[in-house]
Amino acid sequence: MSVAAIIPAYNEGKTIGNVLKVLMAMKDLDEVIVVNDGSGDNTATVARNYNARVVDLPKNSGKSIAVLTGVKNTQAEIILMLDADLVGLKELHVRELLQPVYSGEAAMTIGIFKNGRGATDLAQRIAPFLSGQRALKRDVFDKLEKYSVKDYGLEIALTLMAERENIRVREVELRNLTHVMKEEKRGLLAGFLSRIKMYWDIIYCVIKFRLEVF
Ligand SMILES: O=c1ccn([C@@H]2O[C@H](COP(=O)(O)OP(=O)(O)O)[C@@H](O)[C@H]2O)c(=O)[nH]1
Ligand SMILES: O=C(O)[C@@H](COP(=O)(O)O)O[C@H]1O[C@H](CO)[C@@H](O)[C@H](O)[C@H]1O
Repeated sequence: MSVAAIIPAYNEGKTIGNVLKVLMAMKDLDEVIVVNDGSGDNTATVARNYNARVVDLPKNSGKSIAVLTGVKNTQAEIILMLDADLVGLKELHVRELLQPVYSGEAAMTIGIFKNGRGATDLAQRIAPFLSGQRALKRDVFDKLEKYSVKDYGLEIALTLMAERENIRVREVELRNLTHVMKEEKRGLLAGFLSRIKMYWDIIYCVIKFRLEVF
């Protein structure tokens, strides 16, 4: 089965190289697509220097649109979603995410940080369903079309849809992996505001699923 890695990226010039270095060396991946979500930094240049395929969004459109744009730009049968700010990514993590989907054991895997850093391990232990590291059969995204998803609502929507539609999900531990937290990346205030916005996107999505208003 063909696999495309999709990396949504908004101002990730400092970290995306470490993710692409691993992905571009992997034979298991047919395509590596970076969706540059209106970044104002050198994200796109770094990605092109690694020979990744870059899809440029003209303005910042939010994580959901970035990932869904990546999906529209490939015919691959399996989609690997990875964030551009991962620290410590190894080929093994990618294989661990893909294997249950390859084997048919699951239609979606969700990667959970373990022994990465205290704060990010804890966040993912409390809310594993938010993780952005996933592998999915393409038809999971086809099913998502009838649900409206926005910004940081993508992962919770995928998780709630999987419950609703009996899609098989498997969580996998990603050892020694972490990411750069919003406050570290954007500064305390802007990071915190972005976190509040993220929680709002998630709560809004949960309410829509509960009320069955899509
Ligand atoms: O408007 C946005 C916000 C985020 N992202 C990307 O989505 C991923 C996860 O976002 P972020 O790091 O803000 O979330 P966190 O991991 O801190 O929850 C990262 O690769 C971001 O660059 C994006 O493409 N567009
Ligand atoms: O793990 C989490 O609690 C959040 C927030 O991460 P940080 O607080 O910035 O480390 O990050 C995840 O959730 C987002 C919404 O589902 C995803 O878009 C991110 O990819 C994921 O890292």
